[in-house]
Amino acid sequence: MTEQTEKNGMSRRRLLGTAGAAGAAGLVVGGAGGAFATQAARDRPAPLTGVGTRTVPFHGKHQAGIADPAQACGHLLALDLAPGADRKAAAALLRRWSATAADLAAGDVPKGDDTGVALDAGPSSLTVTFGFGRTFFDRTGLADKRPAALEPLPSFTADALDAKRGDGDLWVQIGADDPLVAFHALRLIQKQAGDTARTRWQMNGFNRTPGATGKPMTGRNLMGQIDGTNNPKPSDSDFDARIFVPEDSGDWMAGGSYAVVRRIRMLLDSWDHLSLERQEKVIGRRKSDGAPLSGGTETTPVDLNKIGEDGSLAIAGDAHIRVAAPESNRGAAMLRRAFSYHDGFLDDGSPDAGLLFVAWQADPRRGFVPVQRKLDRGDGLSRFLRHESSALFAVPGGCAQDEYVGQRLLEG
Ligand SMILES: C=CC1=C(C)c2cc3[nH]c(cc4nc(cc5[nH]c(cc1n2)c(C)c5CCC(=O)O)C(CCC(=O)O)=C4C)c(C)c3C=C
Ligand SMILES: [Fe+2]
Repeated sequence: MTEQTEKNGMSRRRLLGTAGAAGAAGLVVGGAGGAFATQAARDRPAPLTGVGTRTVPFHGKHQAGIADPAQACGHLLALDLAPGADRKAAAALLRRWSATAADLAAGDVPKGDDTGVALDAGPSSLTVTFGFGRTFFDRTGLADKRPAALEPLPSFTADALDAKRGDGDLWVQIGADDPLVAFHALRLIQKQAGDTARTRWQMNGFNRTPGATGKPMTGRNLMGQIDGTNNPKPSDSDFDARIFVPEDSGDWMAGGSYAVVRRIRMLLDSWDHLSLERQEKVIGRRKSDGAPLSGGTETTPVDLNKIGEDGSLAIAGDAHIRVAAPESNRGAAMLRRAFSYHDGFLDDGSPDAGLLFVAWQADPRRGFVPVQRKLDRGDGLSRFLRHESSALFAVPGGCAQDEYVGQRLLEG
């Protein structure tokens, strides 16, 4: 997991943020102006919580926003290259985006940013993650570099996909624990796309705010379930092998990962009509604390063979966690790092709400695809879900300070 740092009280990060903010406001930072800004920062009261001061480094062997905890606010954005935008233009865009993302993640104000949107806030665990869709490679003359793992996802019987909200040449995932910080990053990324790329679709999501619960715990989704318990953990010995393309693979995707993005609407009105007992049977876990129905607490390993007092399987044959488990899918696994969404109401009055499901894996043909195939056939939860959009992106490895994301592809 990427290291998260928190700097308390009058931290360096806050000072950086303040100095940068002054710069953005057109003040002269340096000399007397710089001293003034620093003094003003010192005079400010300490923040109420550390949420705003947390940083996730942009640079590293993997991109940020994959193995890091999902933040409270998320924006997912796909763009298509504008007609005539070539490989050189794409490289310049990735260079601009990487520089901006690095500045924002560090709590600095990017050069030329006069928006003022997040002047008062710290970096708030901001991450910006970049990926390439299938079509990117044809448009930039790089078809021979397109990874086999980027082959189109198969269709599933439960799909009700809206093509306008799927796929895309480029993908950006933004996460932050503050909505204005997340919006600020989104705004700059969109502005910097300039004439090179146009937004194809955008989705906005959220998770629980850090500190909202009495103790740190796995988040809940909009069905009320604790969701994320049995995710691969960075401390697992096979975590890297499952989630990242091997660093010694020798190709431009070394250290990268593949993101499957699905907008999955929850049929909440139908779900809410189920009794608590039925809801728990559909998932295979208790709603209150996430404990598996085979017994124990949230983190107790699931016993798929356990027979209950009534002589039937404690975790039903079509329970979501049975059908999705690696044991039922020849070891296939993925890291689920989702955001909830709520986009108002549909014509029939039902909530347009659900999950922006983002699954990370070293190869979707050994992660999402076999698991979703199995879920499509026999998951009790699927009656309450609609997969409304779908996309797959190749997300390159991270970059060093003097590099930009995707450089090995675009200049290799
Ligand atoms: C193709 C993969 C998956 C899709 C699509 C999916 C959708 C989805 N899941 C929930 C709620 C829960 N899922 C849980 C566990 C779980 N889900 C998947 C895969 C997909 N889910 C896996 C691989 C697992 C882990 C299985 C295991 O090994 O035990 C859980 C239980 C808690 C947990 O472990 O996270 C819940 C709850 C929803 C609501 C949803 C679509 C909207
Ligand atoms: Fe699931």
